Amino acid sequence: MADTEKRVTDAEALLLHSSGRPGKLEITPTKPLTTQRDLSLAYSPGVAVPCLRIHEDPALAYDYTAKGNLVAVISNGTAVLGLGDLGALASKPVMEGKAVLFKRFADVDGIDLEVDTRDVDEFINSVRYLGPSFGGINLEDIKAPDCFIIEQRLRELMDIPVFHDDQHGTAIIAAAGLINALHLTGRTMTDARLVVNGAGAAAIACVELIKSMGMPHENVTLCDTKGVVYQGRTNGMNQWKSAHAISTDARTLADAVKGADVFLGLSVKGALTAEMVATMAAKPIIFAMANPDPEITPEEVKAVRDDAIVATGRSDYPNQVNNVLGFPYIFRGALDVRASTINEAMKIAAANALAELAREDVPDEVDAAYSGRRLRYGPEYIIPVPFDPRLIVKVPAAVAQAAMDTRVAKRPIADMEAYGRALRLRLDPTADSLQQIFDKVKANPRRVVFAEGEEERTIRAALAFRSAGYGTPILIGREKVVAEQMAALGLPQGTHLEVRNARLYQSTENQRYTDFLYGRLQRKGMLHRDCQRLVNQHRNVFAACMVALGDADAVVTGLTRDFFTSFEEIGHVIDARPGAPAFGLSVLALRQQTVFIADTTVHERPTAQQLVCIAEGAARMARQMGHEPRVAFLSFSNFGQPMRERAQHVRDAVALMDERGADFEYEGEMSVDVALDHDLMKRLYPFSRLSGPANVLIMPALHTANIGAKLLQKMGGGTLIGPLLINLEKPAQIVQMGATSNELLTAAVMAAHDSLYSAG
Ligand SMILES: NC(=O)C1=CN([C@@H]2O[C@H](COP(=O)(O)OP(=O)(O)OC[C@H]3O[C@@H](n4cnc5c(N)ncnc54)[C@H](OP(=O)(O)O)[C@@H]3O)[C@@H](O)[C@H]2O)C=CC1
Ligand SMILES: CC(=O)C(=O)O
Ligand SMILES: [Mg+2]
Repeated sequence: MADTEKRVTDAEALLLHSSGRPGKLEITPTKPLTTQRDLSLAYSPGVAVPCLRIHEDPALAYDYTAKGNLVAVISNGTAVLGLGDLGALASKPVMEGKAVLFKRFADVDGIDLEVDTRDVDEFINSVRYLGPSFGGINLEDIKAPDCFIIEQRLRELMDIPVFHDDQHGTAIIAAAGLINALHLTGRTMTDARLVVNGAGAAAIACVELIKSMGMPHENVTLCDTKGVVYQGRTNGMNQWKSAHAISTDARTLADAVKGADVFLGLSVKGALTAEMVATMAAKPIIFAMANPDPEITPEEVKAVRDDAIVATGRSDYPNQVNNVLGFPYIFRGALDVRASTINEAMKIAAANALAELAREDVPDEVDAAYSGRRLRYGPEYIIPVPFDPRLIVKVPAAVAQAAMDTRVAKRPIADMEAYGRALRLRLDPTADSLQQIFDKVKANPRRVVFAEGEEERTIRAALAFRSAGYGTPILIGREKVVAEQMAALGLPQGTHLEVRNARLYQSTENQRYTDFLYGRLQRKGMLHRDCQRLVNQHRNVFAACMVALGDADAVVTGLTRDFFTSFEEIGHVIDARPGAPAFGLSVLALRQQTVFIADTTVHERPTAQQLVCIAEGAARMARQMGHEPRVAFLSFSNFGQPMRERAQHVRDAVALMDERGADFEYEGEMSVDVALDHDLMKRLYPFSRLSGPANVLIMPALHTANIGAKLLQKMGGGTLIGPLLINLEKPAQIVQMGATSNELLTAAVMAAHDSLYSAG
């Protein structure tokens, strides 16, 4: 293929690897090393203490060193992808890559070690003594049959998990994809006929795992460079191939694939031809997994068969069957329970977890990472994509559970729910901020109205709300349209959601809501029929009436209208709390801390009185989310310096706060650098009443709040939650227009959570 035809050019790949610091990883310390004291603790003399403790009890190495989260990616470069024996040094880009994937996807610290020998015993001896350094060993790109001997011996010699990724990682992912491809084509493990091209590390392991999952021996034909591996063949054989030899007249790959249901390619580029594909059974399943170029491209398959399910090992085609979906999560689970080994039960648990995940609804954020391609279980989506954030929870938990069930876990996990939360937190800093709220709602499920019930995202958020146990979702919309949307989503038959149609003019609800609204608006220029029109035609009004009159606990909306339109419609029905303005609170979850910023939606230039109420509401919310508030009233000036008219309302707010008193720390006016840097604050303004850096930032005006929150998110790489609508008498949340179904779900849970506090 010429460079220009490739989806990624050679020049681009080289530029990536050479730009900045060459290569793909570096090592960063986890403890401060800035002062003499730091050095005394981390290095001599302090370091002697953990050394002596570990000498007494080796298990303490997991507590005092990085061992428990550190995996070595080790290769001799004898089977680098499908490129063959490139040697140890040339394998380093792949091994660095695997180390980076460990970190990126499962927060496992990986380090690559390239061992420059092709001798099996020398290789084994180089690795066997490294056990103390690592929590696990991931062998990579070592050719068959050497890899079988190496792995077997190292497993016997070492007391930590030793896992040959090309064998078992690949087998797990291929099995997961196969489970779903068989399901989609109406086949089973026992009736499908499989041809595997390649009889090396990956192929043998795939066949072994698939057979252990129920596929009969005689249904599997193995091929290598010499053709079919048949009983009695002597040329190019070894004991691992012999174990899978079958009695057959087929001698070539072309013979073998005739009428076959499934083809697994674990060999080299171009090994399968379009002519061979044409002879396969109806709805053939073709996993062309050779890297970097598959045995056959999806385009070549489609040219001869439009009924095929095709997967490759590459990131730039649908259905990526690649061990990147496995090794990070498998080691995560194994390390977390200090498993002594990675056994068959753990592998099968991982394969099933992956297969099940592919059948679940995919969050919009995942679609977005794939250029908005709608990923939905079917021939083009049989396996989760690598950027699916649910993998970090589902797969390690399944692996850890299987390790415990099969008694290879040296440190079993007592609370699997807490483990799930900890897993999520590894990659998502918002998980912690929201967890308390999510847990509270789960314990007190609510009825939440989703006002834009005909939207696909709303339906998915509502289903997720229900299945996570947060309560009962109610959709506002026409039943027929909702049913059509649900059918288009491909939901299992019988899936049902409660739907209310605001247009049913004669219903008693509409009458009740209209009377209620008329009672509120008659002295604001509204006639009874105007109120009736509002109830019948404006879903936000209808939904808010349901909440106001106790037919639901909370309402969520905003997907299809701008904030102010939705806010106005809800405002016809629900007031702000007496004496407290409604305002927007943006919660920015950064890796190290969470910051609350207000008012990011309602008041363009709040008065001093309003700033005080905003501070009180923001502090209350911060506390509900598990953060002790330290409120800073922000300005461009610090405590009157420079003295400018535009800072006056902020100064007045602090003075008002002093008069009123508060049950939380507050201070101001101050600039944002002082607010966030406690050392600077103490140095310049030792009288400041804040005991740490501010975590609730009360902004002087709407534009600074809005710009500040978004700037911080973009530059700081955090996750923005909200803006949340605070201080309404009845719970309502308005998402940003075009929000994802996950954001809508979060807003619904926040609204449900508000209702727990406004209920009394
Ligand atoms: N998608 C994924 O996640 C993964 C993909 N792979 C891919 O699988 C392939 C094999 O890797 P691995 O098992 O580690 O390597 P090995 O060196 O262990 O095995 C290679 C096998 O391929 C066979 N082979 C080579 N050329 C042909 C051919 N033209 N026709 C039939 N068989 C052939 C060899 O046959 P013989 O025994 O006769 O020499 C050998 O059995 C590579 O392309 C690799 O990139 C591997 C791991 C993961
Ligand atoms: C993906 C991988 O490990 C390989 O192709 O070797
Ligand atoms: Mg590999």
